[in-house]
Amino acid sequence: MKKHILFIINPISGVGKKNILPDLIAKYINQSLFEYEIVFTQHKGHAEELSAQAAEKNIDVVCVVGGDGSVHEAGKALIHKKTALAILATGSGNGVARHLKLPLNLKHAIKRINDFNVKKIDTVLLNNQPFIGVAGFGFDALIAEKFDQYHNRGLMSYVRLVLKEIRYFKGVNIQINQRKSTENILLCCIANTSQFGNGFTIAPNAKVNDGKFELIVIKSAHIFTLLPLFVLSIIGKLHWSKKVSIERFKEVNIQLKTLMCHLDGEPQEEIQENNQVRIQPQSLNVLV
Ligand SMILES: Nc1ncnc2c1ncn2[C@@H]1O[C@H](COP(=O)(O)OP(=O)(O)OP(=O)(O)O)[C@@H](O)[C@H]1O
Repeated sequence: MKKHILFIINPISGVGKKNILPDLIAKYINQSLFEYEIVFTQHKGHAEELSAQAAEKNIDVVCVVGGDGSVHEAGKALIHKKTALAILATGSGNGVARHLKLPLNLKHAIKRINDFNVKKIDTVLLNNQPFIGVAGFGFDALIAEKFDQYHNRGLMSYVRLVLKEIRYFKGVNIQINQRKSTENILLCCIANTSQFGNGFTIAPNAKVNDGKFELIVIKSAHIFTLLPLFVLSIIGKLHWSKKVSIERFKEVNIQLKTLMCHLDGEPQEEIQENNQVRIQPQSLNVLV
């Protein structure tokens, strides 16, 4: 029997045109193995609704065509479900797809789906909100919020926003597991996967199926610390910096003074001061 795929295309993700995708899918998906449907999202949150319905119907694969925000929406609806998540990376950052070493070339990415190689990965719960890749409470949360309202997408939009906002960023205060509080933090990230996207590696040793997440704290928000950190991030050696601490946890408590948070690059509205973070081992089926 053929396996059933629902392709969910986010038309506003990244910078490329998405109307070529139905033809590309028809050309490269193995139609003797798969039958499929294609839906374009109409609004924020739509990918989550469609994925939840697909999981209810026991559809074999939801293939999200978008960036980390789309992966977040579709992925969280598939946690602890049989339906597997596939990704065609058309977003601005594509951190999860890059971590999983999925092809960024769409032809090759569609052909990879034909292999039907399913792997179980961990996901993370922040209070009762799940995420797949990286979450954060610092400068990254501010950028996620600004990017969400920005008129353009793509890497250059991220660069413009970072250069503009870093000048005014004051740092945030946090407390981890009731230890003494740490002030003037640039980033406090929880990483299940290794990068924000575009090769910006925040957790060089993060593994997506080891039953743990990494907690990364970068201690200074001063503008002059940014360039060396940027270089170390690009070469995947952020842990070499004395400003960076990385610890691995199954569960951690984080107290926040600043109420800013993103999950997989999606800014959150309901943020708590007291945050319990917990790994959900092997909770999501993903095509790799
Ligand atoms: N039809 C739509 N109209 C407006 N927003 C949409 C629509 N479909 C999805 N969205 C929203 O688009 C946002 C951005 O999507 P996504 O994250 O996939 O792309 P991106 O931001 O370009 O990539 P990345 O997250 O990798 O940087 C998400 O918040 C998603 O909810």
